[in-house]
Amino acid sequence: MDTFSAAQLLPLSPVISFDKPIPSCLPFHSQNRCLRFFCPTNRNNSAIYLISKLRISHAVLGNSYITHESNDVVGNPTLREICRAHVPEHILDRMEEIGYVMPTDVQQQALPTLFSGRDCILHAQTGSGKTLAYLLLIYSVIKTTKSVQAIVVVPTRELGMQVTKVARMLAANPVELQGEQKSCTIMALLDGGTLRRHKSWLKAEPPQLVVATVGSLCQMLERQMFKLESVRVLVVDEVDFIFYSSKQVSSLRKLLMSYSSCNNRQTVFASASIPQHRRFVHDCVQQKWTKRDVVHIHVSPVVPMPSRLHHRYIVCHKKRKQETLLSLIHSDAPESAIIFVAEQSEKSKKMGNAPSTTLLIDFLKTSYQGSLDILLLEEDMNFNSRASSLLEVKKGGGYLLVATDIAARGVDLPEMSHIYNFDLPKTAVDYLHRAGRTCRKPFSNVKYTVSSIIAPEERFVLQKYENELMFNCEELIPQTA
Ligand SMILES: Nc1ncnc2c1ncn2[C@@H]1O[C@H](COP(=O)(O)OP(=O)(O)OP(=O)(O)O)[C@@H](O)[C@H]1O
Repeated sequence: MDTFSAAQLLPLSPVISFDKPIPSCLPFHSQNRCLRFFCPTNRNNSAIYLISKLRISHAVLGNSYITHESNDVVGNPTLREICRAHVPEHILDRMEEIGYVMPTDVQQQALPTLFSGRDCILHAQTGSGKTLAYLLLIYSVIKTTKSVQAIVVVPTRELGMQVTKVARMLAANPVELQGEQKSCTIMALLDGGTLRRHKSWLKAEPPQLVVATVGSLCQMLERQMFKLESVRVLVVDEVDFIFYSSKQVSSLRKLLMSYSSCNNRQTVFASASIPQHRRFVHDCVQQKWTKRDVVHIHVSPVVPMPSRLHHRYIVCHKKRKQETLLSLIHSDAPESAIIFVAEQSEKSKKMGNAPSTTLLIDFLKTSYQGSLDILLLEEDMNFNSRASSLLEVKKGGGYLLVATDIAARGVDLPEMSHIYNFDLPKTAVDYLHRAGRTCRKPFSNVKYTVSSIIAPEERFVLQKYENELMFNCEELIPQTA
């Protein structure tokens, strides 16, 4: 646990007074008028929490100048205050230890409605903290009785692993707890897992929360390995992806309408993009995916992407894309980056061509001179290789991840500084999610960069995305040798 003194934290502030009574709920110790603030892992967040609680405008922490741009935040309730009557104390303690102290906008707006029991559609920018919002709801309803009480449905194994990790981090408790406070069991039921193993697990120690991909979950339900009768909360993350662009829509419909009824559960849908959201809300009610009084919580509707993203494009001939990318990487010197490449078409596969990902990886391995590791993540890899790529990436330490759109949804890599669209995404929504793999520190002021490498004839496509998503893309002029 990190400890620092308020004297060290606040030399700039003329407003702070150590004589000011400190609210008893705060984790402070007052020693000889020097305030000690026991800070969990996320120092920046804790400092924000401190300055907001003490109603001052800025602080200095080490070399960082920390400020709250928005005066709205000053005096806002903390996450603990919002959750106190609903979420068990040991989860709230863990939440603060991890560094979740102040709510993000979506958490502040959604949590009271979620705790009221109403169905919700959480529609907020990428990286805005939707996962924590729905997990706090789940922990508010779960009892440690032996039955499945909450299900989170995700589109990919990768996102499932991530949600499971956050859920387990929140539930973990080093102290032996008794009765109601015993930490809950979370099962990941994801594509690529073995159903037989899950079957025995379900029998031996039924989990309270299951994080599942739609396919695997429906297989279990079809074989009657478990039922949804005790499920109180059903969350569908990246709901638009599952509904509109995947092969799993029929399984999802069954899950929402046949295997369980919206009247017996609280339903939460989450995504950063819900195209035609009015129509979607209407469908939710008409099709009985949710109850009639479902609430659409739409945060920053006029700014669909984080405003701290800087968008650029560079025009070059198709044959020069690899060299152009390389020179961009050398001049940007990213901490870490994802390079998005289009999936190989069936036609190209049949013709026996090498996929663009392989060609690009080979090129980077021979030509890139920097210190970043080069990694690959794509659908066609087996589940073990996918998991080990992601594990490498999560270790941090700097990498260039060459990926298809499988890495575009939900995956949370907070150290990511740059995104490169080596191939343009197919839709504006795909652009939004790719761009959203960076800029994932809710209270930071750092700017992040998204660069697209395009052929002259693709300029109008990018222009269309700019209009649809309301952002400006700056042209970079290639340097002539
Ligand atoms: N209250 C909070 N304080 C500090 N950090 C937070 C808070 N809530 C979430 N985060 C962090 O913000 C990042 C993004 O959160 P999360 O993955 O839930 O975003 P999301 O809204 O689901 O994004 P996407 O739509 O891209 O899936 C994560 O690294 C998470 O740990």
